[in-house]
Amino acid sequence: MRESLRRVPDLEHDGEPTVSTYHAFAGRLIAEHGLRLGLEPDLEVLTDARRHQLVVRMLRAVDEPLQHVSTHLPSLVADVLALDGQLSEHLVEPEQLRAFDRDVVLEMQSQPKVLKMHTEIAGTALKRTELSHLVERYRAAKADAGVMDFSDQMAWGTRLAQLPEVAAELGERFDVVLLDEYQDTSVAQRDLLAALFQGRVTAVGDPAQGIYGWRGAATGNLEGFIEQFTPAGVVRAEPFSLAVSRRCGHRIIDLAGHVAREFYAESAVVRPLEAAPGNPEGEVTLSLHATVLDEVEAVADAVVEAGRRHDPPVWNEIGVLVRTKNENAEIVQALRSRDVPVEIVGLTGLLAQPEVLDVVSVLEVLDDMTANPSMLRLLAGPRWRVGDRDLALLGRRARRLAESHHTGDDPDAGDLDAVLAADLDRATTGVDPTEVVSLAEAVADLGGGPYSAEARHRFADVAAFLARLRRSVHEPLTDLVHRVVRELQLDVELDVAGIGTDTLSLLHEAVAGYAANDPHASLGGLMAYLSAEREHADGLDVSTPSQANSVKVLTVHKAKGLEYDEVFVPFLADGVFPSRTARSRWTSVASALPTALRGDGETLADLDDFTTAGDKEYRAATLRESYLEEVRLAYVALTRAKSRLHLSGHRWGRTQKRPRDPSPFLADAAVWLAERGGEPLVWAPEVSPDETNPLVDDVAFAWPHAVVGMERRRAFAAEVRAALDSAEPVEVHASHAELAEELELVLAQAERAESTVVEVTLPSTLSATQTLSLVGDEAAFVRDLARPMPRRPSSAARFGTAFHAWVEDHFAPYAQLPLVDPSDLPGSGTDVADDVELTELQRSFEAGPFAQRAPTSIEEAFSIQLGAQRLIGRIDAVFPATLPDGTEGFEIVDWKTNRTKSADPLQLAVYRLAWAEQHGVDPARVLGSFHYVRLGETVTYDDLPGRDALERLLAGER
Ligand SMILES: Nc1ncnc2c1ncn2[C@@H]1O[C@H](COP(=O)(O)OP(=O)(O)OP(=O)(O)O)[C@@H](O)[C@H]1O
Repeated sequence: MRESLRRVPDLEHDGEPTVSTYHAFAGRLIAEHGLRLGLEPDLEVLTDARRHQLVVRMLRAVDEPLQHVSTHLPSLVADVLALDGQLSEHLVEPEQLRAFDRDVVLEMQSQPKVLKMHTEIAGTALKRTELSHLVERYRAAKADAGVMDFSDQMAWGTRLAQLPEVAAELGERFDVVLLDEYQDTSVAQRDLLAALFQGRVTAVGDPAQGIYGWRGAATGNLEGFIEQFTPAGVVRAEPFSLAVSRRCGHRIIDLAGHVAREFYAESAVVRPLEAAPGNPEGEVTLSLHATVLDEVEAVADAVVEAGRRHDPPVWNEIGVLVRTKNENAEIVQALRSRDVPVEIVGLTGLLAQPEVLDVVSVLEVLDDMTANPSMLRLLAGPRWRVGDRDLALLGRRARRLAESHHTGDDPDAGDLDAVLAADLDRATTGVDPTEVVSLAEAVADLGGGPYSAEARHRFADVAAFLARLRRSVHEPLTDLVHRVVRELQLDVELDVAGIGTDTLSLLHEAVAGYAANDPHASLGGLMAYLSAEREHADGLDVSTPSQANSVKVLTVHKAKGLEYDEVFVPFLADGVFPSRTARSRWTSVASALPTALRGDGETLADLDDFTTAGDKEYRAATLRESYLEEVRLAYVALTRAKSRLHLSGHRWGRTQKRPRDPSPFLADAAVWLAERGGEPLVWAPEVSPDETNPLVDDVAFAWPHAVVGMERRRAFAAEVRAALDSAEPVEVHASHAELAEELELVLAQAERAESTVVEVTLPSTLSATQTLSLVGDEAAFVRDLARPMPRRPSSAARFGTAFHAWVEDHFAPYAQLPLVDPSDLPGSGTDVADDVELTELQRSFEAGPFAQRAPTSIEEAFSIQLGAQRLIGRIDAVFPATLPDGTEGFEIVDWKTNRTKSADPLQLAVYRLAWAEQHGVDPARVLGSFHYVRLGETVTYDDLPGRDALERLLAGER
């Protein structure tokens, strides 16, 4: 789109088009205009973990009894968060919701015959009312903490957009506005856009591809677009529709239309597409396998065949589209084992890869001591494999430590009375220790529990591992990630297992990408980004597949808008794709916003009739809505293919006790194919009732892969030991000798890294001040380089700056460049005492010898190479001067505001040489002077060292 926009002639003059996601656009509105609503421009967006913490803390502070809501803390937290999010997305105030629910309760109570269903609906409404109060408290807590979550960002963006001054400002900024994927916008997004861009906006969308209903997309937005975006009194625009697909082969688009026929039958606005005449015929294959394992193998084989249709193989025209990210790990492994290059598109998919999860878990523990699930993953994972019993003991220890933080007790006081007292205390004070329990803390402070000896050993190893990494958390993020990978020995692990490290490279890339976009990139920020991505899958991460020649594995959601020559859609089994979960119904789920209050309520099913039949109808209608969304998702998947489409499914999943039914999409496709005289490649017979899942006894865990590797490694270690034990001299092969040399180097490097001696490289460019310190006290200078310390802002320095600025202003008429107003410079914030002093200094300067002289140049920048060193700086002033021999020359002057005549002439020597060489003047014809303004004295040097002497000095020869 950026390319096409550039080709519009008028746009050339108006610079780059702004391209942004809807969320990022709302974020920008807040950054630029948030203050109008009292919002800080740099409000932090909460991570999932912190949202939960905030709600838990808020709930703890509630002291009145809660009568209706769940008392199960995790459910209650989830409910508060869900309701808060929906209220924001649909721009409904809690009070509006309560008014609605009051009416619902009254209506239920006044039914002629109160059925169980009525009591339930009223109960849900009461519960929702109570929840809405908790939502308000949570909102207050967010405001207090100066944070927001994603739904707030959208809601506040919308409120800002509705302010006339904001609309006016943005109206001026953008003449043309294009909205893409408009069918996936939510109510808040729609209102935000409509408030800003009415009357000069074009939206593009395909209702057959509306797949974000679950995330709050309002299905009616596209149909309502013209009405909502036409200002009063303006002629309504006409919609254009697309009749042909220029992408898909004839058979492919025909099949897609057939699979989505139920959607098209209900849509008033769109008709099924046809292939454009020039498109290829298109090929479709279908397979139904007995087990998911068979399917994975068959798909991987077919991908190999597809890639090898070309010589050399073309992999990047192949897309494997899955319904959820959870399924891609096996496909990826199967492809890799066939040496097929694979790219997992999208952070979410990447984050589901086991090796990436390991790295992210470590980062999470480094960032947050209480990231217990991650810690557990590490402890129970392939590297440390701590058993259940020891983990339970560790958990108890962590709880004990957490309690001792509250009670101040000694966590090591082992006697039973103390433990009992602590338990009682916990029970009576109602302190919920879950918030602060930290397995990471317990690992570092094991106490005297009856752990197995081996577990103690491993815990100590984990603790040392984390301690080592903690020392590096302030390193640049990419370095930190490298270090974690190395410490986990994942690179070795993956290599041994023959897997390759390309997923880790993708993780590195993702982290580097994050760090490049955020100047303040910190570990905490990275974790927030990853967690937001996991939660709002496909929302923030706008990553697109690379051009690399690799097969792309991605979710259907992620594949939106993309296309491949050949597309595989595996795992078409009922319950997987389509997924069979219905959207929550407001009549039975308190955290669901009632349909009537939703901004898109009119387009959704609702309970209209409070009878058993009405309820049944409503249930069926919501299930159908969710199903139709799956149909649209299938349509998106199928229409990504240009010339070949391969659909497959299986009967037996990994762990199911009962076989799965084939997906209706696969069944539809089979009928469609049969009608055209075609046949599936494989169609596994139906499973008879007495068969059991052949995979259940054969559950292989995707991770650790390392078992094979471990065996190889152990065998190798045994050989080494045997060789060491044997008396015979070991013969070293030439290539090994080379390897040994390299190892020596690596070891030396590692030792250097461990050592307390830090090697610093002299920067290739030095300022004059640095030069002076280098020559003056080399040790101190090097120490400072190794460990730069922030400098305390000194009033003397500020004062000096202020004075320099003033002098510069004094000589302004002689300057070639427009000068800066002294009040714009740092240091203008001097206090009154400084001001008085400054005035005195100015007087003294004006009375001195230079005030009335006309300078040749002032504040001239220079750069000079002296030996290996480049020096840079700025020369206060240069005046024409009479030299001691009576001839005319120049005088370099540096203003000093100190009270003693202590300046080092070396500075003048560098300035003199630099200036002379810069202007082609013989240095011997240039004097150097310090003018001590305060003292009214000038010290002039006519014997300053020249280039040779300076180079020797800098090289350390004294
Ligand atoms: N006028 C045209 N002539 C030839 N090819 C075209 C034309 N317009 C689009 N195409 C090709 O058709 C394919 C689909 O185009 P594009 O991605 O713009 O469609 P789309 O409507 O955004 O698709 P979707 O919403 O399904 O992702 C692309 O390969 C594009 O190059």
